[in-house]
Amino acid sequence: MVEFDDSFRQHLRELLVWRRDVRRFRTDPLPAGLIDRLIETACLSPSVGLSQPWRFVIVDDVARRRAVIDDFTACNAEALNCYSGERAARYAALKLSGLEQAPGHLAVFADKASDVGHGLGRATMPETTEYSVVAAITAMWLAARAEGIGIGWVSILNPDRIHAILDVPHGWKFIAYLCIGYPEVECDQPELEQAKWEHRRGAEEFTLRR
Ligand SMILES: Cc1cc2c(cc1C)N(C[C@H](O)[C@H](O)[C@H](O)COP(=O)(O)O)c1[nH]c(=O)[nH]c(=O)c1N2
Repeated sequence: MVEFDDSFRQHLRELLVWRRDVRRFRTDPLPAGLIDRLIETACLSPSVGLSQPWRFVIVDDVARRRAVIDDFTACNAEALNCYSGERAARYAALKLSGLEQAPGHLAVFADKASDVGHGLGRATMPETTEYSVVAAITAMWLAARAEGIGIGWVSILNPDRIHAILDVPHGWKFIAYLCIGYPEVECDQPELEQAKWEHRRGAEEFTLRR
């Protein structure tokens, strides 16, 4: 039996407040075994039918990393074209990945072909496979922050291209590409808020009672 006291709860809240999406990394190497530890933690996450559909690809190969960075550059240029005027100028000024500097690159997939869990919970909502993988990424994000390490989620990528670059099995769906490393700075405010792209809203705006 484990009990969590007020001090733990306060620390947990601080962890949530100080977790950030990080795009500015120091280039210092990661502590030995960090990514394996984060993956182990992620595997404790809830998953539909206990299917554990998460699949992780640690990307160390320089040529594959370069291909991912090139894909980001192309996708980001396309994204910029969707904006005009003042919004385009603001978008162009944002830093939206730390792919070049981050010492760790981790791609995360959902195995849509796996029968583990025997379909429980997925018949009417097959997308719960992807939801389970996102739950695992969140756990990893927090566990990393607890070790002073930042994670940045990059989605400005072409999923088919990432699939080909990493040469993963057919039934795997691309969910996330994560940059991992020591953050240049620590902050309790999202960078997109600091850049005045968007502001964080409070819980009352998202809650209905029926
Ligand atoms: C599914 C998904 C996908 C992305 C993100 C997040 C999530 C959940 N975020 C990070 C996002 O911008 C960030 O979480 C919010 O701005 C809030 O900031 P904090 O995470 O609180 O620092 C993100 N950020 C970025 O710079 N480039 C990106 O491609 C993405 N993609």
